[in-house]
Amino acid sequence: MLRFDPNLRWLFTELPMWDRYTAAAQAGFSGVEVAFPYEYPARKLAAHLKDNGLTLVQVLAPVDWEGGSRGIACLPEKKDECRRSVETAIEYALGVGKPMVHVLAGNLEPHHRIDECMAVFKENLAYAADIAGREGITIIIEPVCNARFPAYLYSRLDEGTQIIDELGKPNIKLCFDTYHVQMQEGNLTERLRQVYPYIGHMQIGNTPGRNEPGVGELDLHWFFRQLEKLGWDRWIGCEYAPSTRTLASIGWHAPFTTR
Ligand SMILES: O=C(O)[C@H](O)C(=O)CO
Ligand SMILES: [Mg+2]
Repeated sequence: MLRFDPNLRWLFTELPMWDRYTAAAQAGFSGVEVAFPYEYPARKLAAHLKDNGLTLVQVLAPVDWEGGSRGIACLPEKKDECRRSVETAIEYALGVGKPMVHVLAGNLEPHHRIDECMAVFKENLAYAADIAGREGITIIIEPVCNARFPAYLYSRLDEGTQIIDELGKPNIKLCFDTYHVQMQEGNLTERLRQVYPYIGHMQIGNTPGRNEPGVGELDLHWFFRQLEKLGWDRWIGCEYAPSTRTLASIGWHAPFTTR
């Protein structure tokens, strides 16, 4: 059986953020992931999670997403800010059950040099992994497709695995997002098998519209059966735009779900 958790930036968006947690629990999920939960004090959110029987699976280290930022960890001019962001995320994570912390690399601007930015990203990840590791927290990195993130530092799984190999920190893991992998590289199941030991988190979305399983060109049900065969027993984040109302879009998960 597989465990799915809705990403509350994508699902249940019909509701105010606070109510999305309860709606997810009422829909049968026992975990959620949230990009930026920092609007609520950790203690308040921890109580809300407990009241709803929810595990918080993953958060992003804070960045000014609404202002257009897609991360700062690779930006040489933002090293201090990045460290503060990582420290904030880890301190918050400690208060809400130690979710994984995704550290976004960021978008390159014309004046940036890719080799310098990659070096800064690795330096910041090593810093994040060391302080997270002392607390038993996993740091997540995620290659994202050029179609959605044209200026992002990296887009391919191999770039992610190379970073992980070079840093040699056991608590840095890859997020395998079916939407991004298929859009960027194709050959989804083979790529899954190739990088499987590096994966710490899984996210799903169908291509090309980034909708739910059953809407789009990927047979995600078949993909889920491959995950079961591989023995995947961690969370799978639902990070897709429902093609209809959220509750009408989630029927697909029932045959695979365990609480
Ligand atoms: O957009 C995605 O796929 C990521 O998971 C994310 O959280 C922001 O890059
Ligand atoms: Mg993703």
